[in-house]
Amino acid sequence: MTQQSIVMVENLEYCYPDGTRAVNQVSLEIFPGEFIALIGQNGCGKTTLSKVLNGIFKPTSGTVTVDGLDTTRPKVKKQLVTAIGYIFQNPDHQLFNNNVFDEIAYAPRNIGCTESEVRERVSEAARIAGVRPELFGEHPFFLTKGLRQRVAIASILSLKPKVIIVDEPTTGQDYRQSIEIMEFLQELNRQHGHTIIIITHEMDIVAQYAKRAVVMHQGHMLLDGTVREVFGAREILDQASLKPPSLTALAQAWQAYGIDRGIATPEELYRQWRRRCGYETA
Ligand SMILES: Nc1ncnc2c1ncn2[C@@H]1O[C@H](COP(=O)(O)OP(=O)(O)OP(=O)(O)O)[C@@H](O)[C@H]1O
Repeated sequence: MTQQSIVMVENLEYCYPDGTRAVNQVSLEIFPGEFIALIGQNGCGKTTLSKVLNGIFKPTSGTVTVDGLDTTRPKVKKQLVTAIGYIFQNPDHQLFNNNVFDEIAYAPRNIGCTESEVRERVSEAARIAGVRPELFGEHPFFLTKGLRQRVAIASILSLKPKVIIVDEPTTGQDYRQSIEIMEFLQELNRQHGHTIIIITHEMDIVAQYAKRAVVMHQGHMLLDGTVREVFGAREILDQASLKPPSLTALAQAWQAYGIDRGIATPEELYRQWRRRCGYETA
C-alpha cells in the first residue's frame, strides 16, 4: 500500500506584489514522520515556500494540499493551523501576549477550545517544550532567548499540528543551545510523530538531524533526495553555492580509497573505514 502524503505541492509559483517570482515551478511531496531540511543560499525562496505551505501566502499558481486541505480554498484557515505550524526564526516575531500562559493558550482559544481543554493543551505543550509551569505568569520578554524560543514552540504545539516548519532553528544560538533545540525537534519527530521541516544554512545540522534535503536555487528546486544523495551531488551544491559539511568534503577526498562521497555523519565514516580495512563485511 502506498503511503498518503501529508504535504503535496504541485507546480507552485509565488510572486510578490512587486513582481518578484520567489518560488517557481516547485513540486514536492512530503510524508508523515519525515524530517526534512530546506536548504539554499539567501534569497533562494525557502522562507517564501514555507509560508505558502503554511497558508500565510496564497500560491500565485499551482496547488498546495496539507493533510488533505487545499490551502487555496477559503475557510480552511482554522483547520490548517492544526495541520501545519510555523515557528519563526526570531521568537520575538511570534510572542505578543503579556504572560507565558496566555501566549501558549492563545491559539487553542482562537480555534474555540473550551477553557478546560485550553488548560490541558497548555500544560501538555509546555511540558513537551520544557517550559516550567512556574513561568506561566512571567512576561515572555523577560525570559532568556532560549526560553522565549521554547515558549514560541509551545504556542505552536498547543495546536497539535501534524507538520511543524522551523525557520533557522539554530541561528544566533551557541553550540550547546543549538544541540538542545535540534535534539528537541528530533524528539518531537521520533517520540511525538510530528513531521518536521527545518530551514537552515547549517549543513552540519542537516547532516546530523535531517533525513531528506531539498535544495533551492533562485526559486527553483534543484534537488530533492536523501541527505547522503544531496551531499554527494557536489555539482548541484556548487550551483546552489552550498558547501557540504567538512566531514563530507573529507570523505570525498578519500573517494579513491573506496569511501562513499555522500557520507554525512562520523558514524558512517567510521563504519566505511572499518569495512575498507576489512573489520566489517556488510
Ligand atoms: N515582501 C517581499 N517583497 C518582494 N520580494 C520579496 C519579499 N520577501 C522576499 N522577497 C524576495 O523573494 C526572494 C525569496 O526570498 P526568501 O526570503 O523566500 O528567501 P530565503 O531563501 O528564505 O532567504 P533567507 O535565507 O535570506 O531567509 C528573494 O529574492 C527576496 O528578495
